[in-house]
Amino acid sequence: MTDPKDDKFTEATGRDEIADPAPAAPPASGTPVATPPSPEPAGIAHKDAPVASEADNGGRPDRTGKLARPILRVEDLRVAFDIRPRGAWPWTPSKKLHAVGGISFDLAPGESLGVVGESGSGKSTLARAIVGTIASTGGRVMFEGEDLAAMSERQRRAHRRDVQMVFQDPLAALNPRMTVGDIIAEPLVTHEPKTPRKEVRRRVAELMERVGLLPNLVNRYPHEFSGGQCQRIGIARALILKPKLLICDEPVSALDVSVQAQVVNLLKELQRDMGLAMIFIAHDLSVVKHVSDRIVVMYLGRVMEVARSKALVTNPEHPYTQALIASVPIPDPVLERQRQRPVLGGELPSPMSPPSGCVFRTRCPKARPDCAEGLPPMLDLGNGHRVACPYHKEPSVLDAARRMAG
Ligand SMILES: Nc1ncnc2c1ncn2[C@@H]1O[C@H](COP(=O)(O)OP(=O)(O)OP(=O)(O)O)[C@@H](O)[C@H]1O
Repeated sequence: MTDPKDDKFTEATGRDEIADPAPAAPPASGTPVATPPSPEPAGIAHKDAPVASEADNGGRPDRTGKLARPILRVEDLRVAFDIRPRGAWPWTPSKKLHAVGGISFDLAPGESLGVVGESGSGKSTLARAIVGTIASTGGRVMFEGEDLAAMSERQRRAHRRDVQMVFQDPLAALNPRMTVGDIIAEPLVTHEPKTPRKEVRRRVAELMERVGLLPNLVNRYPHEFSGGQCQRIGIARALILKPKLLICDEPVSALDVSVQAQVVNLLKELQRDMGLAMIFIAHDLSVVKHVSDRIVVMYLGRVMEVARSKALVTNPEHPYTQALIASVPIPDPVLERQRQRPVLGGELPSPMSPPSGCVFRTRCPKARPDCAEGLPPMLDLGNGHRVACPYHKEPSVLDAARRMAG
């Protein structure tokens, strides 16, 4: 298989094939199995070790030839929401919903990090905490070495310029009463009000062209554009301030499949050409792998696995990652019928009462009784590949059933 990031996302189907995860090999006799984690009380958030350090931030030197320092460091980040049942008395105590339960990772300048996971796994909450539109309830977000929570007003303004977002629903994200030109120019006019109008117009036209829109459409309104074109407008708006980090939250999931490929390829080109750091969030691994140097797999607010894209796609270690990969359809109907899939049964548990121990255990084919007792350690498999499962090398119940069946 070629490097997933080198492939062009195919426009014909919008998808491409991801190999079935290799069946887990039974441990050789005498092979030490990772020690089960020590029991911890249920409900304590997962304190992951940083999933990548400066040393494995992609291992790529920056433009000056030095190993890049992280532009973003997320340390044991937690976000909980207070939830009060509808119709409850004002004095009824609220409950906590743990949307992000202790996540850590680094991002190098110019690096592209994919974040995947089912709906409700906390991806958007993570993004909003990094941008600063919601407050964290624990841990830290460090941007260029500065703690977001401790930033002065001036630093916060700079942070709002340097970190921009592209949203899921392109039309809903654009003000219907503004022209495309004004929509794209707005962040520039707000942050740099002294910019001459001629210069604003020049930058808008340049960006429209860069994202594949005809500059002579500058006076049109959003409803006159297709979904894909609206997303291009959203991307141009996000780039006008020349941000250092672009966070794309499900940027193509609301688009037609044929258009998805064009937008994914555009983002990939822009990220590479502008040297942008990028966080690309999606529930679909087949999309994420095309734009990401590394991928973080999230489940119920926790990191299950992190690895370089190719390693994660060709050699997924966590049962959840294996199930995610197996859920990507193969375009060939014969191969699709033949392949065996790890089944991911049941629903995502409520983040208001997550399972004790490993949060994935209630749906995991490799779960053992002791998985309920403590948080799984984040095992380092080398080359920045980390997995939060001490039994990732064990055969699953499903593997055993298949062997018995024949
Ligand atoms: N403002 C909020 N108030 C209360 N709960 C929230 C809020 N925002 C998110 N949540 C809850 O936090 C959990 C994580 O939500 P989040 O949107 O971050 O997940 P996600 O992985 O991005 O899912 P999706 O792909 O559907 O957007 C969900 O249970 C969600 O209902």
